[in-house]
Amino acid sequence: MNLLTLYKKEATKSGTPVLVMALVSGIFQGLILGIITNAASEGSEDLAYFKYLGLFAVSFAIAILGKHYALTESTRLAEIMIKNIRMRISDKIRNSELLFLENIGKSEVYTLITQNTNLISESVVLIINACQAGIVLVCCLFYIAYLSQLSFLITLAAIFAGIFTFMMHQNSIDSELRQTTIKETQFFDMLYNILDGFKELKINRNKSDEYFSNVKKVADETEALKIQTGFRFVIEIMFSQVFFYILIAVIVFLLPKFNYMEGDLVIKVTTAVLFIIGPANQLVTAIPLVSRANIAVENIYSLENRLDKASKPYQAKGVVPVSKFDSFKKIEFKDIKFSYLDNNNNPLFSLGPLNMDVSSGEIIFIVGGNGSGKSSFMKLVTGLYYPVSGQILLDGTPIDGVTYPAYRELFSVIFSDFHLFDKLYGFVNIDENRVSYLLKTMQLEKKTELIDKGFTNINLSTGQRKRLAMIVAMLENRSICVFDEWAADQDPIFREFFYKTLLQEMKKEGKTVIAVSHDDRYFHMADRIIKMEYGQFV
Ligand SMILES: Nc1ncnc2c1ncn2[C@@H]1O[C@H](COP(=O)(O)OP(=O)(O)OP(=O)(O)O)[C@@H](O)[C@H]1O
Repeated sequence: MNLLTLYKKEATKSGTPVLVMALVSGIFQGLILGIITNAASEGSEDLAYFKYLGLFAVSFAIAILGKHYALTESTRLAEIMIKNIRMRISDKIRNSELLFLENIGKSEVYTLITQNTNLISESVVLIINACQAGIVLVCCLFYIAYLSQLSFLITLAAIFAGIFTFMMHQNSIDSELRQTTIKETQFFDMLYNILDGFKELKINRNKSDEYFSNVKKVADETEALKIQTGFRFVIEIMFSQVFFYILIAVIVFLLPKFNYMEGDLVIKVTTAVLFIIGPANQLVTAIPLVSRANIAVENIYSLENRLDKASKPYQAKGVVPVSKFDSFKKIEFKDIKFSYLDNNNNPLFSLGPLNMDVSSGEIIFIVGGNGSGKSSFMKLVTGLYYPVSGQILLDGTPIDGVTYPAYRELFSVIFSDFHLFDKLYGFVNIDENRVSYLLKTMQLEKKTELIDKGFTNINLSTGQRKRLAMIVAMLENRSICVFDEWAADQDPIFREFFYKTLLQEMKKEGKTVIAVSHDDRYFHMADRIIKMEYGQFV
């Protein structure tokens, strides 16, 4: 996986014009060398003076315009490719699987996408610039060959020696860059935890200091790795400089000494060698960028590959239209089994075999101790996790890879780690009177209001946020409502309101409610209570 693969996969339009213009610009920049060396030796005569001035002006204009085109177009091409990758991966993330995302970690995904795509976008222009420099270098080599074959061979030998030393280092550089990326991702992950765990760290100095010393350790390791790879690149840059100065010394001091070259020719060849130092440096400094960009491409495609693999077994070929499961009479969970696995595929926690029927309009409470598997079961019920064996039947229709997306649309959910979006995304017609009524019922009318589908304020207390999430769930008006310990953060009045009023109203409207609850005071409000222990119904 490298930049070329990226170009082949992502480019929406051909990069040939960019390369052609870089080539033309490079050739004309090379021609400038011939023009100035000849002008310097013959240019005092009037005719020659104007001839070379004219040639110089034309070549310069073509070189500059060509370069401008190549750089602006490559910027455009690169940014289009980056946007496409970002959008595609974001799309794959939203279509991937919950279990995969829970295991991979949010910050890792986030860092991989932002850091690596930024790196590619920053590198592309510099790499195109270096390609143009490479063409200048080749043109200058031809010019040197035209002046003196011996100097050409010596220059070529010096360039090959440079390329050879670079190749010798390349494998270790690549592996060091990979390690650096892993360490850096770990470092960003730790920074993310500082933000996420700010309160816990702020209140406990010892915890904060020990965590920070761990951050420092990872930062030190990252620094050491980055310095190590940085040094390798510095050595390459230094080598290229040394090669060129030795080359000049050979041309200026050694060749005339043994009468291989003399006078005017020495000046012309030396000028040519001096002229290629700039482009050669641009080439050498682009090498680290190419290596880093190649690793970035590798990281992005590897993440994409993992996303594809994670969702492949469940991908629907022809998704059943959502409306197909608008309502139901009975859902059967038959011998459902599920396990969380460790890296060696050994089960960490297993659920099942679980058997349960849910009839339309029922209120079911799932109860049980911490870690008994209630939330995991709710994720299975809602189709966010897939059973490893067993079946879910909806009015006799087995739910499988094709029908899962439509099945999920039956549910409105509020999990304990729910996310509150600032807007009512996905709603077509919003009954504003109903929203006002619900905001009043949930005592939120003074805290927030709905304007243009968006809530004016979502900085609310935990209980208030859950009440706002409840409003969204009610507006969604789905057949089944799944609540995971919704009442846990509510005051006694709202808790009672939830069990005695809200759930009963939902039942009256024909909705089915499956709720995880620890409130044994209200267990009698359920039609059925299912208790879980160690991943089993008891
Ligand atoms: N993503 C995961 N990977 C591995 N194990 C997990 C994962 N999520 C949960 N578990 C494990 O599965 C078990 C059941 O967790 P679950 O959250 O379903 O319990 P729960 O009954 O909802 O608990 P609580 O009442 O505390 O919310 C726990 O032992 C937990 O450690």
